[in-house]
Amino acid sequence: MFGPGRAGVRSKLSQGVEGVEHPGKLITFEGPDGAGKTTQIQMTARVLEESGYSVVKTREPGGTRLSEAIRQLLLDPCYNEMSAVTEALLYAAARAQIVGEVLLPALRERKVVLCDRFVDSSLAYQGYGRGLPLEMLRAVNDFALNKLGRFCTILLDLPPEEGLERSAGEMERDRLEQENLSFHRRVRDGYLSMAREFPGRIKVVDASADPRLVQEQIQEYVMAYLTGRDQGGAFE
Ligand SMILES: Nc1ncnc2c1ncn2[C@@H]1O[C@H](COP(=O)(O)OP(=O)(O)OP(=O)(O)O)[C@@H](O)[C@H]1O
Ligand SMILES: Cc1cn([C@H]2C[C@H](O)[C@@H](COP(=O)(O)O)O2)c(=O)[nH]c1=O
Repeated sequence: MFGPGRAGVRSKLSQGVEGVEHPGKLITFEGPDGAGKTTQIQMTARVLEESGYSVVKTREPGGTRLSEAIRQLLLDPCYNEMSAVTEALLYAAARAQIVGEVLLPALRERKVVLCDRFVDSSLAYQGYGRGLPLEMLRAVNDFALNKLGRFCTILLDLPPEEGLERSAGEMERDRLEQENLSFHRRVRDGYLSMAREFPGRIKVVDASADPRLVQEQIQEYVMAYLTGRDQGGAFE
């Protein structure tokens, strides 16, 4: 069911996991901190519900009792001793739980699931940001995704300084937001690099525009995916 794989460059560990078909649709929203993911998910959900879709909104890390507890550990600035590998594994653990407890059941029930961040965040932040090997992250996350299958990703692109500025004053910066600007620039560049590599699944939207204009662009991609004009893609 999947498009051409990248067998030549993929880790042996991450090979051989095939996705399963499910009747629902998963749409993930990605981008730098403060890019407008939460705002756009709310707007998208409203439009889809008005059109008769049954929508589930959730977020990563989080979305289940256990994953929200892991989120606390990950984002609390008091854990500044956390190693990059521990961080990557905690994000993957939180993801395994939401996949099993929320995503797969909702997709089997034909729901449209809108997820604030997903596996691309791990590649962008722990891979491009922290410098962990992408192949190891792909292997661990293949395991966490448990044959989830195809999905579509909206990448809200914004210079990190603008995103951090938007969120300034909302709350104390969390452990990841407190990283320096060069970390956040690597994260953004990582996202854009993945979008070039997987244009079938990852759709880039300019997040610097007015929220209504951003939403118009998103709706085009979302409707193309929901009506089958666009197939999305599997995580690879
Ligand atoms: N297109 C936009 N232009 C200007 N401000 C915006 C835009 N979209 C959202 N905002 C504002 O920016 C702030 C961050 O938005 P939002 O919480 O939706 O981003 P986010 O990507 O979910 O952030 P985080 O990654 O920190 O969870 C909010 O104050 C929101 O009102
Ligand atoms: C899923 C995921 C997230 N992160 C980072 C990205 C953000 O800085 C925080 C989550 O906070 P938000 O307010 O919900 O955006 O966690 C990450 O580094 N790796 C991941 O896999």
